[in-house]
Amino acid sequence: MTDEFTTEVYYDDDADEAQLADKTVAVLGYGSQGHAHALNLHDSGVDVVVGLRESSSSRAAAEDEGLTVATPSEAAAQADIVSVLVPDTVQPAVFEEIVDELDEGDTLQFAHGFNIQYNQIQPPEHVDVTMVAPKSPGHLVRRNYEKDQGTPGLIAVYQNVSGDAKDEALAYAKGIGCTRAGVIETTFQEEVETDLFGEQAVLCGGVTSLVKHGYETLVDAGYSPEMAYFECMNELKLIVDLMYEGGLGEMWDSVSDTAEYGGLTKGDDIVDDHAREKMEEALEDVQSGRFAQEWITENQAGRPSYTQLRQAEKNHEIEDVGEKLRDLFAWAEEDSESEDDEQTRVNAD
Ligand SMILES: NC(=O)C1=CN([C@@H]2O[C@H](COP(=O)(O)OP(=O)(O)OC[C@H]3O[C@@H](n4cnc5c(N)ncnc54)[C@H](OP(=O)(O)O)[C@@H]3O)[C@@H](O)[C@H]2O)C=CC1
Ligand SMILES: CC[C@](O)(C(C)=O)C(=O)O
Ligand SMILES: [Mg+2]
Ligand SMILES: [Mg+2]
Repeated sequence: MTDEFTTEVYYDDDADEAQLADKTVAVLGYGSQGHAHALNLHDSGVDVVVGLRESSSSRAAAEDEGLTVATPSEAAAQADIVSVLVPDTVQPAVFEEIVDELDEGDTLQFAHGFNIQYNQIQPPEHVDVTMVAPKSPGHLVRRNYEKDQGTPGLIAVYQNVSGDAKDEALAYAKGIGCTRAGVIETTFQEEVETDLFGEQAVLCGGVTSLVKHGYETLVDAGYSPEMAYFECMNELKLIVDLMYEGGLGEMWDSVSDTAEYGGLTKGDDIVDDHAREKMEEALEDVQSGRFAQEWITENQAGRPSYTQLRQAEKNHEIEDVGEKLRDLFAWAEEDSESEDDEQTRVNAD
């Protein structure tokens, strides 16, 4: 543990795997997070059972990896820790299937606090409720673990009936490889609000909109789609890699002075106070629960807007251009995920 941060950071030495000895972990779901948690825990020597519905397309993939698969309620019945890694919108229904299997002293665990924070799941009072949330897509949690590397993560404790909830969460974080990189303790509320804001405003929503607007601006001005793709999409990874490795400073140091001056003068002019106000609105929608209610209602209605938006994104010209270019150029093969990862993603979709 280090005291150089405003918050404590936990590493491998701060976590005791003995907390998981003689315990069985039920991992419900075998998608992005589920396959990574199940396989990493299994490879760390933890007893794992994967919970999937009978008709699940993920069953074969889990069984092929040597994992035991049962239905969610059978898995929960065998388990001391039930890790709920099905999609957020599905979790309340799956929770109803397994709640009667939660015994005194068991742990109900999440990788994101949506359903606790927005009261879609009311856990029984006799169980611990924790979160172990890798700050990464699940496929990288698995890939990093296989390379003996770690993925940063969060832990949080919502209910601590046993008195050991935090230690157990740390041991679980070690089992999936997060304490190799560092783990921070947070609350369910803070995790949910920062995670939803980050994915909407910056990581998923903000970046894709920036890329599309940049691409469209160049193509509409008469430049070739291929040039626009390389400039606004492909090179983004290389720029982000530099920021990831050494912060904004390493990126600015690496690009030309011309790029640095142009970027520093134009960046804040384009992503300006208007964008900042919109970010604040998005954060307020998350904090007030308005976004959560909108997403729950959208699901209850059969996802009409989501389906339409997904289709429009798939149909964007940049996707066609990118697919063709990635087939033509060698870099895509080097950077592509393993076949296993691809297979799991297909199963998750
Ligand atoms: N994606 C990520 O990287 C991250 C996700 N999280 C959180 O992790 C949790 C899991 O998300 P994610 O990994 O994206 O989920 P996925 O969408 O990848 O989960 C798919 C899995 O859930 C199963 N599933 C779907 N519906 C049901 C159902 N009705 N009953 C039983 N199983 C079902 C699927 O099996 P089937 O074949 O039966 O459909 C599949 O195995 C969420 O709380 C999310 O917010 C946190 C950090 C990052
Ligand atoms: C950035 C998206 C994410 O929050 C994640 C991978 O951490 C998610 O919900 O998938
Ligand atoms: Mg996230
Ligand atoms: Mg998220």
